[in-house]
Amino acid sequence: MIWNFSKMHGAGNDFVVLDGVRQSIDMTPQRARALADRHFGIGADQILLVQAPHHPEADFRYRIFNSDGSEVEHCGNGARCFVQFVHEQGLSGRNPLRAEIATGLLTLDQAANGEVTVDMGQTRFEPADVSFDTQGLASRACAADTLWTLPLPNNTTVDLSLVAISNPHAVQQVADVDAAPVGEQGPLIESHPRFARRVNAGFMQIVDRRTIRLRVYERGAGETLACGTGACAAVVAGIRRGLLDSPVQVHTRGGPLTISWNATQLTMSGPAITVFNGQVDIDALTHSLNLKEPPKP
Ligand SMILES: N[C@H](CCC[C@H](N)C(=O)O)C(=O)O
Repeated sequence: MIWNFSKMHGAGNDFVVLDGVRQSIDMTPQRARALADRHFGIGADQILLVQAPHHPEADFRYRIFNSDGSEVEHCGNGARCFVQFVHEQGLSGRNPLRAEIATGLLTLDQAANGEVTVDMGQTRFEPADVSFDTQGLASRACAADTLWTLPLPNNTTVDLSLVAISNPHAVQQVADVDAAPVGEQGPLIESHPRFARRVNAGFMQIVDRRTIRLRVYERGAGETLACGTGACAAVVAGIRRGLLDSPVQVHTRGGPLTISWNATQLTMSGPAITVFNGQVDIDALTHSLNLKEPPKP
């Protein structure tokens, strides 16, 4: 079966975007893994599938699959690429657009220069909102925020802010993101048993009250060059800790994002770039990936 796709990125967080409106796309975790594979497939951090909406007020629905095949609730950089895709592919000329994601509706507005501003929806801060088991854990207030002290299997502990942007985030403050142990600590936090749905692990360096640097070890994808919901989670955590003032420039390894939060509305602005369009034989791709040796335990 041949699928048309667009290869896109938002600040270096890259996607395969599929039109599930004009073509019949039956997505499975295995197919998502095959598309995302950087050797056997096209290569991407996430797969976005654009479909006709269920919600009467939405223009389109889009579903998000991490490169490990897991389907998730929200993708900030993906939201911007979704708008660019819909406009570029002639699916709709409407602007702003209303997008339906797993947890509700987003409003997305593309400016004449191509930059997209997204109303990112609700933010929540309770451990239950990120499916975090706090039993027996120490915590302390930090201004309006709560920091949870989580022991890790490598005999270190981290102080985490918990933020749900529909998807779950655990944010820690570090002195220098370039020196932060993202490769070692990221997986230990991402798959920690206390996070029942796993978690996106953010490492935030505060530069000044309006500027941070950020790296994120993403749930189901590993470290990405940028994470839109991660940028939102870090800014919200920093504001709640009394360390940041909205709006905040978030410098990621893939480029800058601008995040505003006034405790009721959370918006993110940034780029959405189409790299190329193509066609893929999904059955041939999935078959060739099956020949790959399984990862060593
Ligand atoms: N890895 C995330 C999904 C993609 C989010 C990220 N790429 C963004 O731009 O928000 C999760 O499992 O919740």
